[in-house]
Amino acid sequence: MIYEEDKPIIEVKDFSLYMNNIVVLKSINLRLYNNESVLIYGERNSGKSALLRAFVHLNEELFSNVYGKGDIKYRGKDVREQEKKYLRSNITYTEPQYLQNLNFISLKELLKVSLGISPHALSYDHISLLKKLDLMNKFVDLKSLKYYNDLSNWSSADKLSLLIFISLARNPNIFMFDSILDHIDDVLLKKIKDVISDINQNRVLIFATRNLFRYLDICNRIIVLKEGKIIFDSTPKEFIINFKQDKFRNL
Ligand SMILES: Nc1ncnc2c1ncn2[C@@H]1O[C@H](COP(=O)(O)OP(=O)(O)OP(=O)(O)O)[C@@H](O)[C@H]1O
Repeated sequence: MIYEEDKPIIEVKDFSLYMNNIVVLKSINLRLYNNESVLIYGERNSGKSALLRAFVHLNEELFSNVYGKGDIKYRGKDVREQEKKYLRSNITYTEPQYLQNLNFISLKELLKVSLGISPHALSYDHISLLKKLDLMNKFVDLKSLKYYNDLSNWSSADKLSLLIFISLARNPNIFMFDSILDHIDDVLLKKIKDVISDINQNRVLIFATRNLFRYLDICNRIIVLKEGKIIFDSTPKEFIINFKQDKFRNL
């Protein structure tokens, strides 16, 4: 099927999510289009992660007693009806917990599981991405890779860059970064922003955060969640006007 490009890539219709019989997302309506860079902003527990995980049908896997009502469609088809492997290769979700997970996997295994390749099979594009993320020194001497039995001795910054590399190298249609860039220094943030901004057309970028101002420069749309509801959805310019008028005093 050829998908018409002016149609939403993600379409959420009247979607509510319940966990342990508590409603955590309330009647969400949302359309995401190609080439949007979307900031999802909200205080702790506002539902940012729950919403992004719902796009890849992940809440049900992580938690018990999860129930969704309403629709979430990826390219016109309900995400619950799509093969998970297909869905998750087209929509990548990266969250801080994955940094912990890197302590229990070797680099070789990680490349195999996430990209289906061995360290010796990195392509030219992979290598140029690794260079941009200052990771190439870790890969230069392929023999030394055997020492990376696990990645626990890597710095947090290098682990994060590696996660970004994996996410970008998978070349999905939708990138979802959940709070992942919130705690890094400005130099690395700038480097990662430059690499992310370089991604070609036909993609959607989503950043979920409690750190609004870190991302304003790379987003063209801001969605504010509060207690599981969307309370704002417009441009950064509109957001600043509302912000100045103290409309978000209670956030
Ligand atoms: N397993 C669970 N059972 C019941 N409620 C849960 C469960 N996991 C999360 N919640 C609730 O779902 C709501 C949304 O949580 P979520 O993690 O999506 O918020 P968030 O905005 O991403 O928060 P943070 O900024 O802290 O990451 C919260 O009220 C949280 O307490």
